[in-house]
Amino acid sequence: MIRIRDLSFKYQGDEGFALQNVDMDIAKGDFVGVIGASGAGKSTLIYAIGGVVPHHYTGDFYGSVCVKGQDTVETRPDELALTVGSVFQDIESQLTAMTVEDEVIFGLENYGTPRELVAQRLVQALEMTGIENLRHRALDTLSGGQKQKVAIAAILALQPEILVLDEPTGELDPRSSRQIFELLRKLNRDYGTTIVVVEQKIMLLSEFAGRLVVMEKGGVAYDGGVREVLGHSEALRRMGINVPRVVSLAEELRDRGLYDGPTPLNLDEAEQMARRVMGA
Ligand SMILES: Nc1ncnc2c1ncn2[C@@H]1O[C@H](COP(=O)(O)OP(=O)(O)OP(=O)(O)O)[C@@H](O)[C@H]1O
Repeated sequence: MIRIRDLSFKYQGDEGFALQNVDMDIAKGDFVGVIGASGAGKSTLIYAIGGVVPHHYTGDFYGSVCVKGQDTVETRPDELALTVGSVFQDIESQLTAMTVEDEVIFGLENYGTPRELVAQRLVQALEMTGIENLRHRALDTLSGGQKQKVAIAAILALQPEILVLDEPTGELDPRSSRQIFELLRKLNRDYGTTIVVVEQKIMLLSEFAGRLVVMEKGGVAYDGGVREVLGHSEALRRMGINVPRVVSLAEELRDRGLYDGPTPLNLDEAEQMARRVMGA
């Protein structure tokens, strides 16, 4: 579905490379979480999958990115956007209309969606993101979190096969953050939508993603199953990644020969670990 080969990218005017020799294959229906310290290249990776790099942000681009067989350098960004829906970190720059309704139908109308279908997709997208009550509100009266949901609804309305999101819960409280991830899971499970999401909240991400990619200095440091990757907690911490305490505790206990079970990813599993360690 997404095939990245030896991708390196340097933004125009920058000294160093934001991405260096990245190789990655993402299959249809994958749910991939991307983590890494600030400046590791996470946003640039998201931009590269959506074609924002090198079409919007220009620079030196080496290697290739193919999305559903389309080479992103050769494909027009608006054409690519029908396959890849992107939700960026800077929500303000992504929202262009006056009201929520206009924002959600803007993209649909741009792509010449028939009228009846526009109405249907609008209602569906608002419902999925839980913002039906905001339909007629002016965007400038909304909170950051509400705007984030509008940006996601506008992308969902286009029903892309791939969704890439850059810290979609950045402005959201824990409850809304979980709702967004539950929505992503629903899209992934019910419609086979491929999800690539950059997220700082590692425990939340671990609960929903099937695979974790760790970026470091523009390259891929780890790429694998969630437990396997989080098992490298000491190395992740050295990279400046905020590894959940319970994850590193498991590693410390393992190092001391006190625990040989799986890395706990939630409270229930942490409890099981504690019981095992105490022999209860
Ligand atoms: N629009 C841009 N123009 C020039 N340089 C950029 C731009 N965006 C990012 N960079 C540079 O590219 C490198 C990688 O940045 P990127 O934003 O991809 O990292 P990140 O892991 O997403 O970081 P953060 O967690 O802080 O968002 C950094 O050195 C950054 O300064």
